[in-house]
Amino acid sequence: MPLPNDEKLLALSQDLLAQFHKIFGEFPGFRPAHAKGIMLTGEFKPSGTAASISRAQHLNQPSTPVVVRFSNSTGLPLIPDADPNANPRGFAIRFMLAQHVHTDIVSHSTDGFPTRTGAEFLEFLRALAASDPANLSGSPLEAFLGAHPAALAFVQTPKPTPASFATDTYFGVTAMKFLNAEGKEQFGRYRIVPAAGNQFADEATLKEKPADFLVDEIVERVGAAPVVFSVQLQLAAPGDVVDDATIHWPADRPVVELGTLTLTAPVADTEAQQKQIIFDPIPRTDGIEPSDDPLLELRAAIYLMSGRKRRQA
Ligand code: HEM
Repeated sequence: MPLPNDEKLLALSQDLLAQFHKIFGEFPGFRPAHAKGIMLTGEFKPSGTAASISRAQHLNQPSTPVVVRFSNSTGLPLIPDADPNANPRGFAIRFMLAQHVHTDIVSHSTDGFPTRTGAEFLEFLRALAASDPANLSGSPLEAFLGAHPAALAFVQTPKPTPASFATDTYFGVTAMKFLNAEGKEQFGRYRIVPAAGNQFADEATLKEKPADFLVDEIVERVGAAPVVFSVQLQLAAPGDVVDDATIHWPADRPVVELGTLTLTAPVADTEAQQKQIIFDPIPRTDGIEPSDDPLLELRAAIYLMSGRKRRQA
């Protein structure tokens, strides 16, 4: 994937990366966000309806190998899994289409995002860094949240700690455009739903949990039996806003099943592979196109810049 030439976008990307470092500190070799993670492998099998939605290769061939990364929020590589700031969890999925050819889904466990644009997100992070979360009264964060209802709604959305990475639902957040073999276009948002159902840990249990309980649990779980998710798509209706991650579509929009993700093994050299892999929020495969959501180009640039630096560390 190429870096864009847009100077303003590159400067904003640098500013956002610098702001993450300012908040969390800099840990060379680790991601500035979603620093702590674990990788697994498996396969994806499309449902019977997937081909009617998109002509994308992995939605039409019988099965596709995948490599995935579960992660905690924050840029802290050692954040305890029970820390509330480790929510939302991340789930990045790479569909291996051929040698060096792939397409990704990047999702997290909260349905939504605090800001529509990257510039607003930078403002949000700066307000966060300049405020004491225990005493918001009169703080820059209070002012930001007062002026940005979507950010306030995101902050107030409950973000429970899952009992397992395998028992949380993950959301693609950004709408994508899906094109089928007849050229029919429709917009949708991913939902990755656990076959085990949503299960969360209660406060009392969390106090007892070791720092890596989620990372250790998923390795143990996948060693005993496959970890299964349903990959679904919430479809937009004509007129729904498809370029704004802060806007939710009405709950009655249809959700279709795209296929089943079955994870079967941990990646052997997970530390080295996590350092190497750079997920891409832009699909870059025929049959799935990015929407005009302004976060997409920016995130693709940031993840690439950050990933290249990580590989060199
Ligand atoms: C302006 C908006 C955003 C900014 C600035 C941002 C920033 C970042 C950065 C710097 C990284 C580390 C990338 C790397 O070093 O490889 C990252 C990773 C990640 N972000 Fe975002 N992000 C944004 C929006 C989102 C949204 C909307 C989602 C939810 C779908 C999301 C989910 C994730 C996940 C899951 C990862 C970890 C991916 C992996 O495992 O490699 N981010 N983000």
